[in-house]
Amino acid sequence: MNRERRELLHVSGVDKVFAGNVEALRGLDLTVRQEDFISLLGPSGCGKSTALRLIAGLSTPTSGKIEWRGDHGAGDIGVVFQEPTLMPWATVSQNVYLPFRLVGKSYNSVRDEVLEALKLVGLEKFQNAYPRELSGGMKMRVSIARAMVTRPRLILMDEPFAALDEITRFKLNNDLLELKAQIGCTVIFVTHSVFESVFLSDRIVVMAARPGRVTEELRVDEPYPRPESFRTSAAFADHARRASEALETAMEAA
Ligand SMILES: Nc1ncnc2c1ncn2[C@@H]1O[C@H](COP(=O)(O)OP(=O)(O)OP(=O)(O)O)[C@@H](O)[C@H]1O
Repeated sequence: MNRERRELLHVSGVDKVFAGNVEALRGLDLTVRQEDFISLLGPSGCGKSTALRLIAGLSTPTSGKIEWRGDHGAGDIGVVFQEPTLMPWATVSQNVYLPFRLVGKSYNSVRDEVLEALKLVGLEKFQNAYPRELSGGMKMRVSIARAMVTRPRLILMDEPFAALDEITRFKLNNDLLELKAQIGCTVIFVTHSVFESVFLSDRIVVMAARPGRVTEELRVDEPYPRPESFRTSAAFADHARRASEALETAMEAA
């Protein structure tokens, strides 16, 4: 089914070398298709965040290419980091409004979009609350609402749930899949967690460090929506075993 989806962007032969000859990435190739959910899974230092920053356009490759198919504009990408990075002095709705403010749109002209995004993450009742009044999971929901308020085609997520407790994390995993289905976006998701990558993704890109590189790509050919019972199924255990083995091999290769 993936093979029939249109290509969104293509990463070919991307190297990123930092000062001191740190090879953060060597020869990254990645084809991203519309509505893919791709996880980048690997040990610390294998270049996952570097890959996201390059795709986000926050950094440029030392060599190689990142090419978008079709028109590509500023609103195409939403980014979610591990920390919710909310403005503490601003209300929830003002935080979600930020991407529009940055391009000069007035709040009144985008109020409906802001409220719709808050509704999608289940926080419409908290639009006037301040970040300090919210739990960690709620702050992350605000961060997700802010990333998707402009309806970007691609959402990049860098370990967004790593700092949350397991129950909240599972809940947000479910909600993220539901949200993705509703808005029909593409997601590239960085994680250290085999279980999270299996539950969420249809493709898992396994990476190794020194130099940062892809060692294997696994498919999780399981239909969406994925019910909570998928977590305890034999199929899940089988995918998790394959991903763990690939991760172990990647760590040995480092
Ligand atoms: N701005 C920078 N300057 C120099 N070296 C950097 C810079 N950013 C990243 N690196 C190095 O590049 C390598 C890859 O880093 P990166 O943060 O992409 O890895 P990661 O897989 O995301 O790690 P983690 O899981 O710990 O976040 C590491 O060795 C890191 O120290």
